[in-house]
Amino acid sequence: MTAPLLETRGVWQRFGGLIANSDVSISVDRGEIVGLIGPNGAGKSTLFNLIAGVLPPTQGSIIFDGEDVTKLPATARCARGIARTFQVVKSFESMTVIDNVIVGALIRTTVMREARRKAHEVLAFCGLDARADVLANQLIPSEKRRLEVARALATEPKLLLLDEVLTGLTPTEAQTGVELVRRVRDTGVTVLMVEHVMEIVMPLVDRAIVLDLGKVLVEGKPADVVRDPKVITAYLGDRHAVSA
Ligand SMILES: Nc1ncnc2c1ncn2[C@@H]1O[C@H](COP(=O)(O)OP(=O)(O)OP(=O)(O)O)[C@@H](O)[C@H]1O
Repeated sequence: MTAPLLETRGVWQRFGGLIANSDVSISVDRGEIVGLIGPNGAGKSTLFNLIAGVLPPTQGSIIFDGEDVTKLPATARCARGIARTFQVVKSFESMTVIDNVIVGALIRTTVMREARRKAHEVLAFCGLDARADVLANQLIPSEKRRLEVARALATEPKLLLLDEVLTGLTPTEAQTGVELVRRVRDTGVTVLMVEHVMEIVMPLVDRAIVLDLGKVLVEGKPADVVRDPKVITAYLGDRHAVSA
C-alpha cells in the first residue's frame, strides 16, 4: 500500500480561547477527490490554512508526500506541490487574466516565455484562454473562480486545495466546475475540496470528511456519510438523507 499524499496528525488550532481545529487527523490518498464538509464555523478553512502553510498549527503535524512540512512556509509548500484557491477570490484585479496565471507559473520557472506558455496551456484547460487579455476585474464570478483554479494549476501541484469553488454558481456553471475538477484529477492531481452544495459535491467526491466544532465527526463514502445519523443531526438535515 502506498503512503497517503497528505496526512494531518493530531492537528490543533487555537485562536485565543477558541478552538478552531481539535485533534484533526485526516489523510488523502494519491488520485483521490476528497470533500471536506461541515457547517459554518466547523474549522474547514482553518484546516486548509494549516495544510497550505498560511498558519502554523498550535499543535500537531502536517505530512505531505512523505515529508513533515509543518514548519515550512506557504511558498515552500507550494514548491513541494500544494496549491490552493481562496474562498474569497484573490485575483489581482488590475492585472490581466494571463498575468494572474503567470504569477502561479513563475514558481516553476524563471523564464518568462515558458511561464507564459504554461499559463496559456492552463487557461485553455480551464476554458478561459479567450479571456487571457482582459483584466481580471472584468470576469464574471464563475470565470473568477476558474481563474483561481488556473492560477493554482499553473504551479503544477500534486495536491489542489479548492475552497468553495462551486459555491454561488448557477447549476450550469457548477456542472462545468464539477467537470473541471474531474479533468484535473484525471491529469493526476489529487483534490481536497471544501464545499457547501451537497447535491453537487457528493456525486463528485470519492470520500467525504465531515468536520463539526473543529473535530472530525465522520468520514467515509459520500452515500454513507449523508445517511450517518451524527451527520444528519449535526449538519445536513433530513432532506439530504433521503436524496442521497
Ligand atoms: N484568524 C482567526 N482569528 C480568530 N478566530 C478565527 C480565525 N479564523 C477562524 N476563526 C474562528 O475559527 C472557527 C472556525 O472557522 P473556519 O473559518 O475555519 O470555519 P469554516 O468551517 O471554514 O466556516 P465557513 O463554512 O463559514 O467558512 C470560527 O469560529 C471562526 O470564527
